Amino acid sequence: MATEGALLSATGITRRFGGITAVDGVDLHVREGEFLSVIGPNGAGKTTLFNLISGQDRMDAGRVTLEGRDITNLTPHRIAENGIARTFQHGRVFGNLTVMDNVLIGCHTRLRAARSRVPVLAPVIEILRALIRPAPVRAEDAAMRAEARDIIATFGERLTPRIDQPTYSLSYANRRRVEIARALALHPRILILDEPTAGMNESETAEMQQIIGDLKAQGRTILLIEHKLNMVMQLSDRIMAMDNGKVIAEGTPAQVRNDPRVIEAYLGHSSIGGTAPAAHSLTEGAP
Ligand SMILES: Nc1ncnc2c1ncn2[C@@H]1O[C@H](COP(=O)(O)OP(=O)(O)OP(=O)(O)O)[C@@H](O)[C@H]1O
Repeated sequence: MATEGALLSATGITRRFGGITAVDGVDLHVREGEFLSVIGPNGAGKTTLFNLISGQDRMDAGRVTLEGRDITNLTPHRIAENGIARTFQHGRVFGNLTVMDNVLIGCHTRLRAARSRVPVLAPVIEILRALIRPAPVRAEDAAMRAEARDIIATFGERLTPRIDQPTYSLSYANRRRVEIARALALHPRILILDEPTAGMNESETAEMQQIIGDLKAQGRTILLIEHKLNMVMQLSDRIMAMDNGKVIAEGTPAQVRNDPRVIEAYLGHSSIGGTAPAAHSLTEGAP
């Protein structure tokens, strides 16, 4: 894909771990409103690539820009403030905080990012706001809580009845939902989802696919890693397939599904992920 007009551009991304080149000169470009999925067998380098883009890991070579701004190797926090929100393969929430407070963290991060555009005054304003809590601050807090409640309601009755419960008491699937809710509270320019249905059963997966489909329909820009290929084929505008740290194919779902290099990559690995379909089902589930 041409880099022109890309919202996110990553070029020449490389990460080595000792003798392994986990990500080897990968280019990735995402347009505003696009839904791009990254697939590949276990160990292909997908999560490492996302970790490099979102600042969880530092690249050995390469450059990442968001709307033309260089965000290469910034801290995860700074990258989130720049508008990239992500969820993690094994889910990460603040277990001792309630569902509401987890989501409010996303709202606060967004507001802090907006205020820090006045860098000298930002810390002073924060302290004054916390100490005095004038009426506008109280109104802002109320608005934020209302917004968090709306985001939580995206997940139907899964989270709303548990809004004041600590997230450690929730099921695994619900903790994954909270993670997505927190990411949405950032109002991200790009939402990165790393195996959002891992560990979910069939009906939970279908429900999550529906929610992700709704997010796509809202025009959001989404980057997805997912082993459930039927879901990938149905949701994606474009798919990038990786193997051994390299991009081996890229195109529409129909193009990637029939690409012999992709079929070969899946057939050549003894494992393609606990929940992934067999390689032959690459040809199933046409959008
Ligand atoms: N912190 C690390 N230290 C050493 N090697 C690592 C590290 N992280 C990843 N690797 C290696 O890099 C390669 C790519 O791993 P990565 O987790 O990115 O693959 P993946 O495509 O996301 O796989 P999966 O689908 O199983 O999550 C693998 O060989 C992995 O063992």
